[in-house]
Amino acid sequence: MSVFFKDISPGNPVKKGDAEDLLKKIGVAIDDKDSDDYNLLLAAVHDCAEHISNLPDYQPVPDTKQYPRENIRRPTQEEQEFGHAWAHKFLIRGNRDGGPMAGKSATVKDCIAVAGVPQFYGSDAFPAWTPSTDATVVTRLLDAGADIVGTSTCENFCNSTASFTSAQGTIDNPHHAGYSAGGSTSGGSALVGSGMVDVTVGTDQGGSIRVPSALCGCVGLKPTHGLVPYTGFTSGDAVDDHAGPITRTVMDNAACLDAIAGYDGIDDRSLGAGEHGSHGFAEALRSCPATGNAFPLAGIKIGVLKEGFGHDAMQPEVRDVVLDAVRKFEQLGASVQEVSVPAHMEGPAVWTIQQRISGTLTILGQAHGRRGLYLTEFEHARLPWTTENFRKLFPSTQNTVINGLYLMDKFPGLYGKTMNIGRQISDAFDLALQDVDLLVMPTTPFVAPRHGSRGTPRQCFEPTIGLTVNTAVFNVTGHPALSLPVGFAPAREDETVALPVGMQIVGGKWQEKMIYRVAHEWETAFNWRTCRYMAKESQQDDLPKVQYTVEVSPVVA
Ligand SMILES: NC(=O)c1ccccc1
Repeated sequence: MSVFFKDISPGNPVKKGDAEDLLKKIGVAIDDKDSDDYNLLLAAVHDCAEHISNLPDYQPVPDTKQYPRENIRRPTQEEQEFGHAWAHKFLIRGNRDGGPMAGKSATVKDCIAVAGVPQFYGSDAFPAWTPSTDATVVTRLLDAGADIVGTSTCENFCNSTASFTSAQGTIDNPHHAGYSAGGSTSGGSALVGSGMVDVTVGTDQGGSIRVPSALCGCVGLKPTHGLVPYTGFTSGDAVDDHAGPITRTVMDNAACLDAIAGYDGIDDRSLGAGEHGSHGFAEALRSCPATGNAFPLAGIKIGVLKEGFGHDAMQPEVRDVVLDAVRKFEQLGASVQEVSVPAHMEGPAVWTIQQRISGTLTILGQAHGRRGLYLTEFEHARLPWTTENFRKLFPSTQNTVINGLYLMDKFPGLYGKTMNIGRQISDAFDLALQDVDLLVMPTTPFVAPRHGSRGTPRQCFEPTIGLTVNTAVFNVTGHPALSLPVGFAPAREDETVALPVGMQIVGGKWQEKMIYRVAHEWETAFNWRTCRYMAKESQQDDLPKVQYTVEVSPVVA
């Protein structure tokens, strides 16, 4: 083997005209007289690729001695919950020396590698693949004393916020069968919301931790981008990827984040995440001097994001339950004002372009540009795509690829501009967060919808239209955002059905402690399960207003 063109291997398949054929795909051609040279160089790179293909892979070795996996199985129908919430059941006992997660039961979403446990990724387009490594968070949960009792079902390629898109089946809302559990961390949120398990680690590229948390009545945190290493997770896209805890209480959430946060020496997204074990999120809540005082949030400034209430899809009852929850912050001593960040409204379009292009590259196996662990076994399991496999993807996943190919074809270079506008939105929120400590808004504009139908591709999208208007923008900006259950509102389809409402609390980057503090005080002072929507004569809006925008700076030539 030589990376030079001196001794090409005997079986090398590169032949005359190959370089020309490749360039035809982008509509250009090389000079005829250079053809032989370029084909020789192509043959050399082929040998180089063969050489790498034949090397053994290099992945972290799981500690199956200290953490053996017992009784790995696909649950029977009797063992299932909420339809299909479990992907696999098993038991891995955590460290018995006591730790922040001692005595807690946990699942991880079925896109997180657990060595020896087959992973579906919500799909049946390829056989379940079995990781040979443990994700960093798996090792850390076990070290922290949690028992991992299974993998919980995720939506198809984690690509929908509905809970009927997984090839493993539909997941029911734990508060009412027939309604969505949200997605894509659907199974885990149903199991946690119902009390079956204490914690699930989820992932969020556009709302997939926060949406199901809101719909199932869980506390779900999408941390600052990079705080939790993504090592051993199937990636949606390195820009959008966030991992975080879904729990029933803020305290449990903080304890889980303590267990899983911090750089692991592998994922370059986490280079700024600080040392593992150094954060003290739960400790900060336990030792919070204000807890128990009459006005524990005195001095805290909360901004009510005007644009977060202004969508077409906004359900008035959800708005009212969230505004009632906001007024409760005032009872705790916080000051509350309305804040306008017009750039928020650009979030859905910016997210869509960014996610379609990068999501397509990832689905096609073209992930690149990051230092980290690549799940090569998964790549082998699903690639190359065939028509037969592709058609088995849920329509939202197929649509991502169709959209991405279109955008790359018709709008070359748009990705870069999208990233720049995304940074502009981030700057606008940073500016607003200089004056207020936190921003609040409904996590989702409406409560759990009824399950959609798997009829036509269009029908498959129906239940989730508008669901991520307040969540996806913070995947673009990377700000931490937590969904806190704050009460119940009636189902859109049936006013006798009461479903959970989530309030999204957004903080400055790396300001998880501030989010946790405010959420913890709210949760300690009020019982969200008794906060029900009540029809009012009128909701009057008496909050002081401030508007934040960031000027677009002219491009200097
Ligand atoms: N994984 C996600 O957060 C997601 C949400 C909505 C659509 C696609 C992906």
